[in-house]
Amino acid sequence: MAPPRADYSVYLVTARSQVPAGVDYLDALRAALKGGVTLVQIREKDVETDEFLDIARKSLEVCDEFKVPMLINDNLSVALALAPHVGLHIGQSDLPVSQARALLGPDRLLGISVHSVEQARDARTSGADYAGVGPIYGTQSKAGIVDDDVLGARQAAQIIEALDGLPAVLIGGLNQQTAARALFGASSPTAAPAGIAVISAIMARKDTEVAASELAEQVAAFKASRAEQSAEQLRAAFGAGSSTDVKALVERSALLLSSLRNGSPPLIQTLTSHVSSTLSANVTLALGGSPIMSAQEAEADDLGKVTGAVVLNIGTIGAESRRGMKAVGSAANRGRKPVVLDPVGVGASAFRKAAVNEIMDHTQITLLKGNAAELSAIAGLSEVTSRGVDSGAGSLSDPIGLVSSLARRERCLVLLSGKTDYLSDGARTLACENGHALLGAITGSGCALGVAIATGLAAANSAGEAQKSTMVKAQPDDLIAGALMGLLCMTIASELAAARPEVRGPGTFIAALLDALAAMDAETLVQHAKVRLV
Ligand SMILES: Cc1ncc(COP(=O)(O)OP(=O)(O)O)c(N)n1
Ligand SMILES: Cc1ncsc1CCOP(=O)(O)O
Repeated sequence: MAPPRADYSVYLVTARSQVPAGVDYLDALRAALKGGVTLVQIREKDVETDEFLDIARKSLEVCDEFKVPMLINDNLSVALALAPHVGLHIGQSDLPVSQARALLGPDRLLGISVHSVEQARDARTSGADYAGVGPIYGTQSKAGIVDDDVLGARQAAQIIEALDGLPAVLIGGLNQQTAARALFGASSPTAAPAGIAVISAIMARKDTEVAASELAEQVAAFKASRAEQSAEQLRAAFGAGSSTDVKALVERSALLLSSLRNGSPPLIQTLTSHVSSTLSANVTLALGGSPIMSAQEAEADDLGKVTGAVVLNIGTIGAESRRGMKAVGSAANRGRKPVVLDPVGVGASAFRKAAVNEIMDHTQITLLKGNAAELSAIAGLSEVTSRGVDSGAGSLSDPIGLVSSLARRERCLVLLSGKTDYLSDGARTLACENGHALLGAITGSGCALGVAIATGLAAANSAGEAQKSTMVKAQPDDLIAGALMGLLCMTIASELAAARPEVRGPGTFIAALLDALAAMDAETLVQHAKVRLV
């Protein structure tokens, strides 16, 4: 006999201490199973073996009623004292998996906690049936977890790939608000979580059955969306489109500009520095978008329902806007709206690095934009240093390699801004030679480029054919064309503005730049674009 084939979709880990007053633990367990829990682990941290065994026996009767497999947390002797279909979950500091497997025999379900790629590689051949991957987010249900332990969905995706087919269950801070984001964020074209494990999202609720059924619904929707996509579609869904016809992509971006001019203006929610706020709002307006500069956590949900795209720019980030960025990023992901991240000066301080990591752990970014120093810092290179919010000494030896590998790692578009701008979706990289040096002479032009790109992505998201299961609605080719639209509008407008006879320096240039942006049309964009595939 082999271990029971488990359904890891909604894995309940129990905690009697979290059951609300007035609710009986066994009734709660029954309700959770009714709601759709597919696997149960009995976790008792502060009881003697006798009491553990007693509660496990009673729990097993309920699980057996629903024909749902049950496991014991950590305590091998309790698992062995129960019926032969009861399994065991152990952690990295418990007995080795191979030893547990030898003592349990081949037929009981055995799970191991995994926190790193290295542990995942070991788990593959250890004899475990599945891995619990976490903590994905912060949690109060397990003592001793500190910020540094939190993996985030992006690291979880790397761990799941390293598990190489061993089923993975996400755990830690998962609930009705975070589960979908974690499931999609921890997926890659070739690997995905088998389910979620939760304590508080079910145990601490009075309406246990509803809580479990809400989670079951989210996991089922996630699984259905993956099943209905072919491998090719999945690759595309992570940003790698198919067209390498640069002329067609430029023409597509010009068409998006026309649709933007002729449709109703998309709301571009911009969380940006107070230095660049006015210029960014004016650039949005000139392109045909409608700016809203709100960083308020309290209105993130309401605005998320009506925004076309979001810009998270950390230029002058503080405690309040940091919370706002988390909430706005989540709302955008839920509504499948594009998110542009502008990690201004990320290499300059540990505070900025932590803020960017936090955003990228909680939000699936659509486009990451940065200069050489910013993208180097995010990629973990030290070729270019930061000088405040600008690039300092050094140069990139392989800008194309940097943008394409970052795009693949983060599953988003990446734009490296500089004398030549590089735009990559991981499969294709475009080099754009447009732009005028006066852009570097005015403050906030880089931030304004971020909102121009967000406006292009918003146009792509509403023009593109809706996809069912990705983090945005636009098709990948539309998405890269939308980003190109914003980039070309800004850089070509800067060339046209600088050539105006009345422009004598940065002051007159700002006015001419806004005029040129407002006058930009599809024909001008196609005529002036200097884009090549590299
Ligand atoms: C499904 C699942 N994944 C991970 C854990 C954590 O187990 P462990 O690391 O042993 O920590 P404790 O639960 O013993 O505190 C789990 N229990 N279940
Ligand atoms: C046991 C455990 N292991 C890692 S996180 C965690 C607790 C999960 O609890 P919750 O679902 O309430 O965050």
